[in-house]
Amino acid sequence: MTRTTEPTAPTAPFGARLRRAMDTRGPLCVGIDPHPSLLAEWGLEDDVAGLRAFTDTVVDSLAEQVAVFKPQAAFFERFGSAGLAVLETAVARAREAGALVLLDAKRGDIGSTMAAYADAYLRTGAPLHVDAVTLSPFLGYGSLRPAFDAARASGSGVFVLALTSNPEGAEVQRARADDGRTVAQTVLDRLAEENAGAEPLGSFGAVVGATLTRADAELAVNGPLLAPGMGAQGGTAEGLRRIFGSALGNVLPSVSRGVLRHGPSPEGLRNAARAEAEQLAEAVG
Ligand SMILES: O=c1ccn([C@@H]2O[C@H](COP(=O)(O)O)[C@@H](O)[C@H]2O)c(=O)[nH]1
Repeated sequence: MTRTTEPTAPTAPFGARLRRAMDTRGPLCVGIDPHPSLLAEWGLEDDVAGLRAFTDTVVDSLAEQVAVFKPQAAFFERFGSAGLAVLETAVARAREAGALVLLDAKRGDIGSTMAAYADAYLRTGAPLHVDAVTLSPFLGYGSLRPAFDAARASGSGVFVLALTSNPEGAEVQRARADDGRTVAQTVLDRLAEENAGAEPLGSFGAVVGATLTRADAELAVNGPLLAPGMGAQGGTAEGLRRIFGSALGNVLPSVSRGVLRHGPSPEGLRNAARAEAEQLAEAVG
């Protein structure tokens, strides 16, 4: 008789695994954003072979150094199924080398479709199962429920957009509901409920841009706070203290172009990531 073995979930929830990774490797997240302009700067063609060479170089150079990689799904989807195959391989290689993978896909849809996205990214054994995925709450926070359920079942995590790094985000995210709270604060409060009692860190994080002048929000969600926008968008290590205040210890600052432009030499990438990490350590302590 043939016995089938169900893939097993990781032993620890995402929040605990992320806490350990940030404490041992430092809190830097490096984005994998193979922009056509970066491929050209690296001397690569804007095709699948170029995408693969770029992605493999970033992963092989940094997977033993950084806590988290954040591949940007759009740059892989540009190449259709061949691009997704590159992403799948990169996710497996990065995780094998000990880095966590947060897929920046910003998914959000009605609940029944959300269940399919959850199945794609958050189910143990799925071809594109990642440690965490970014989600958009703008079809209603409750529509994300299937993703929270799937993440709990597989020990994965999610990061929900709250205060994004782009200037256009404020018109939606700072809008106030009848109870006086901003849309962003409602998302943050719901995340705090999701993470209640979790130790050492909840698995359900928020995206709060490193480019903000101030957060003007209660950020104590007992979960990680992904801070994209460092470097190319103007966010700085010093600015993080002003934005995040007492929540600073849970911040995962993310840099993409600021590190990637130092390739294709593995040493260039490693030195750039190390310099970013040192600046963070100095500014954040
Ligand atoms: O609020 C957000 C949410 C996500 N992003 C993503 O992060 C990287 C930023 O790249 P840089 O080269 O470091 O500017 C990119 O993939 C964005 O889609 C963000 O910037 N802001």
